[in-house]
Amino acid sequence: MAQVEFELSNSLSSSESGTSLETADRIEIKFKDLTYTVSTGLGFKQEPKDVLKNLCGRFPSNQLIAIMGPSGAGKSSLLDVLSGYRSNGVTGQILTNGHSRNINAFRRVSCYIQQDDRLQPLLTVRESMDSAADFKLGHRVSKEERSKIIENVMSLLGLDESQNTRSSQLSGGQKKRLSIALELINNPRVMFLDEPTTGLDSQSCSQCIKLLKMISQQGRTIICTIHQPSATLFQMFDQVYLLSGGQCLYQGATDQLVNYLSSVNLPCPKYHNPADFVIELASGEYGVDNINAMVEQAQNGKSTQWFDKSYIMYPSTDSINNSEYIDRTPPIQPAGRAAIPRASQVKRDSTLTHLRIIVNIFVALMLGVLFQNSGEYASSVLINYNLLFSILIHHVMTSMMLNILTFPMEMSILIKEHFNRWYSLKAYYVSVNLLDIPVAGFCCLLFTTIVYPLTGQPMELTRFTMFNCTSLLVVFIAQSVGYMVGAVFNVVNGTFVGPVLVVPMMMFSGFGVSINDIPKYMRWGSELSYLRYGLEGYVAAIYGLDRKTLQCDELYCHYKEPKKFLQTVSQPSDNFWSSSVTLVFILIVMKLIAYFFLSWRIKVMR
Ligand SMILES: Nc1ncnc2c1ncn2[C@@H]1O[C@H](COP(=O)(O)OP(=O)(O)OP(=O)(O)O)[C@@H](O)[C@H]1O
Repeated sequence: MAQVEFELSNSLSSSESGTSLETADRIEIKFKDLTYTVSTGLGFKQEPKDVLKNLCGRFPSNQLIAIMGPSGAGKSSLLDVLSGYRSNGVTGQILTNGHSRNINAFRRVSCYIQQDDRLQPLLTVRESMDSAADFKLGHRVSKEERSKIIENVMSLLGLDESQNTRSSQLSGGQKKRLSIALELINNPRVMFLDEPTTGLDSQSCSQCIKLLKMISQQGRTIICTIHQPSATLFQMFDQVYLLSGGQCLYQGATDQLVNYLSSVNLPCPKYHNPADFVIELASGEYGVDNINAMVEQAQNGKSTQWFDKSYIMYPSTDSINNSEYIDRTPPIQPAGRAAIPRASQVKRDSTLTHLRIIVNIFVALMLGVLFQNSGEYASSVLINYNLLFSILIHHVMTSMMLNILTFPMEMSILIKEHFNRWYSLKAYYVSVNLLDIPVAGFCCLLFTTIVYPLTGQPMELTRFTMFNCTSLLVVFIAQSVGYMVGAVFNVVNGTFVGPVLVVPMMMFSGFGVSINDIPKYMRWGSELSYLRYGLEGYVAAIYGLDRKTLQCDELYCHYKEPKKFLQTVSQPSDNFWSSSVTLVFILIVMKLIAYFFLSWRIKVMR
């Protein structure tokens, strides 16, 4: 800890001497009559609830501002609304430098660091910084400059020593500093932090607040929610915004708070931490009347009477051109860049990749032993048909469940990085899909290479390729179903919903009840079943292409002629291409639906 303190003070002095992190564009945030309404209750009994009630306020630049209040006062909601993270149910006006806020421009120059540190657990500090720099700075900044910025930020935040440590192995304080460092790379002018000190010990808390104070003095507006700071910590803030029940009880300089309390006849007792006292007041421990009196005195945030006088002396910020900050940050990064950190994650997450390979080898060997040579003889055609269906189910379940189980965990990082404009959703979606192709392709090929000869399927390259291509298409479709379910449901619900969605696909696959035997009014089901086309693809690969008469090792073999079997399963011999084209079509539709669900979920979660 002493080491970190030393590094931090070193960084502080380096920042005092002037680093590239200083910013000339200052942004003051002002809000008027801000109301945030949510729906509470279930079903038809939903009722609107005003979480923020006609709030006003002014957050000057160059200041470290604390939003304080008891639990449920609306601190996080105010931060969500001001950062633009939530916009549904919000009315009122938010101004930047005196002009109506342009949310897209504002998001380019601001960042939101949420309470939980959403870091890529398998990347080291340096790798996380590199990928954040790649996203945020793009190609407009040279490699040398980028490296200088990264080193600057890391030394400023005391992270040089731990640059080769994986994020998952960092301490709570280091994780918080890394979260801040990642966002500092593109030099945001406004930073919102939700409870940055939660979970930190007192020393890390004070380091974190010192750091925020230092970066605010470089020309930034730093707004954070904080629960119950110690007296020392409290004194480090320049300004306090006190909330209770969605209303403002005080807004002004930290060192004016005690005077303000005396002015409303609620003097802070001697030797009492003012931060503790105002929280007690805001919680209603001294009566609701006092809360109302404070709201009235503070004019629900309109009054600037208790602001630091030096701030009031500032030139009118209304004269600062709002468009000044619009064009300085690079545009959101295109597709491909989002692949960088994920590629490293996939490489690092070798356990999962190894597990996928092992499962495929294991299941292929099991099926190979169980259905040994079933593809060779006419007497075992139906057994072989069972094998083909089992292979189909193996590919569907393993691919789909993998995404259902892993995707919801990625959602929180995706939401943070997407909101802070690291990359577009399209870029993310394209990269996750592309990056899985090599691993999925390898697992599929490995599985086919083992199961195909062991079960005595015809050893012809064309049939083998057809078989493997069908498997690949089914795997990719199942993955998309996994993304769809993973985007909408959490792990527990998704684990139930995923397999349930496979059941109708199985019912209409033509296995058990052949397509011709399905009642006409239910045929639409078979048209939609990707398992049907997968099964048809397999059957066409093994028994199509005018396969010669099969060996019969018994007195009578009903399916000696492969054509007879194709008739039984209601399939023409040249069905491979139409099945494959339909599978490709279903794949494209599924990918689009999964993307639609993902973007819908991201909107809903905000
Ligand atoms: N989407 C929502 N639906 C229903 N109620 C909500 C929603 N968002 C916020 N609330 C309610 O609004 C109130 C304020 O919530 P908020 O999270 O902003 O409080 P807070 O001051 O940050 O509390 P804490 O310090 O405990 O995090 C709470 O009563 C909460 O239940």
